[in-house]
Amino acid sequence: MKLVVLGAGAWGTALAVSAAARHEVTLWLRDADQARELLACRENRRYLPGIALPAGLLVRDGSAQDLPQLVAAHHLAVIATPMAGLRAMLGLLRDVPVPTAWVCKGFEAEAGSGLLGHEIQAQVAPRLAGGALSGPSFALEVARGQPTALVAASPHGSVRDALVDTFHGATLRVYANDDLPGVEVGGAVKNVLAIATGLCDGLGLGLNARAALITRGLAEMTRLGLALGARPDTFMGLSGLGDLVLTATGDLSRNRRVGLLLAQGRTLDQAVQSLGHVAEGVYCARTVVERAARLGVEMPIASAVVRLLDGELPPAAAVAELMGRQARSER
Ligand SMILES: NC(=O)C1=CN([C@@H]2O[C@H](COP(=O)(O)OP(=O)(O)OC[C@H]3O[C@@H](n4cnc5c(N)ncnc54)[C@H](O)[C@@H]3O)[C@@H](O)[C@H]2O)C=CC1
Ligand SMILES: O=C(CO)COP(=O)(O)O
Repeated sequence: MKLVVLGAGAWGTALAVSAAARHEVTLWLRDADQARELLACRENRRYLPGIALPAGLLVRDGSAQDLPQLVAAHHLAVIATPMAGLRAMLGLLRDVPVPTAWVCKGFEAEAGSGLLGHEIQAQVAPRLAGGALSGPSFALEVARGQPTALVAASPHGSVRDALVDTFHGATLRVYANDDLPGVEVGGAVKNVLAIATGLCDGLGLGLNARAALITRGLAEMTRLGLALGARPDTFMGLSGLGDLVLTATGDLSRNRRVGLLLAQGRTLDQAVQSLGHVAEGVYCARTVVERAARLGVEMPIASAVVRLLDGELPPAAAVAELMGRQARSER
């Protein structure tokens, strides 16, 4: 298989490193200086320090306009930009007959569209065979070859098969799923909930509180997913419960770290700056809540996160508000 990964942040680099053990892999990035540094050091010191790039991994930079030609020479393309870059990438690839998957997790916050990846694709690249690679996966662990399970989600068998053929191996299991909306909702909402559990742990509210947040957060995620046409069982799988548990409890999560830093009294700007990486939950929390409101779906935890991020609701008041909600049935 010939794979091209578009974007050399932590996750794009880790996926390229992982696949390069068995396939011909090109890692494309937009910044020529960063490409030169990667080639000189055979390491992505800015985004994934400590991981050597395999000798066979090709690194290319270049203009976005050249991407269709580059991608057309491969069997699979993986878009590994943040959500903010997905629309432009899909637009560039709209006529390329190569299965394409994105790995970003969120709802599009820019221009207030509030769309998931597959909805953006329907607008700008409807003929492209597209899908998402998701699931509980910290880039560093995948790059180190630590055991990980992912989900290849697409309505197109060609995309699911290409993802499984490329990434499934001794340390990565890749499960196929045709519920793309469900997989995307899980990946987006868990980021918002991880900010909440980071805050909860940072404030020392206890393990009971964290378990309650994760479980009631899962209920919010599932309600929103069902309203968007997802299947309920998807939320019990890797891209739902699996990624929520990982991100809400694992200290490698950037979203969880935002919550921990806010609990220490840092401002949102300080927290985001100190990460040096994207924390998608910060950008899409409001979008999640607005989309849910339009669908008549209640998301009290996500809504509290939005007001916390806006500085409108102090953490103690958020806890009081969530605990003070009227008693109700668990369903
Ligand atoms: N790091 C991780 O463990 C995982 C990340 N993800 C998701 O993958 C996406 C990317 O995450 P990371 O690689 O960790 O981010 P990162 O912050 O490490 O790197 C982002 C990369 O994207 C590039 N970039 C930013 N805006 C761009 C644009 N508009 N067009 C093209 N390139 C652009 C940056 O130059 C940088 O190379 C996010 O949506 C994240 O939620 C998913 C699973 C695991
Ligand atoms: O999506 C991830 C793990 O599956 C990474 O989470 P963070 O973006 O919070 O680091």
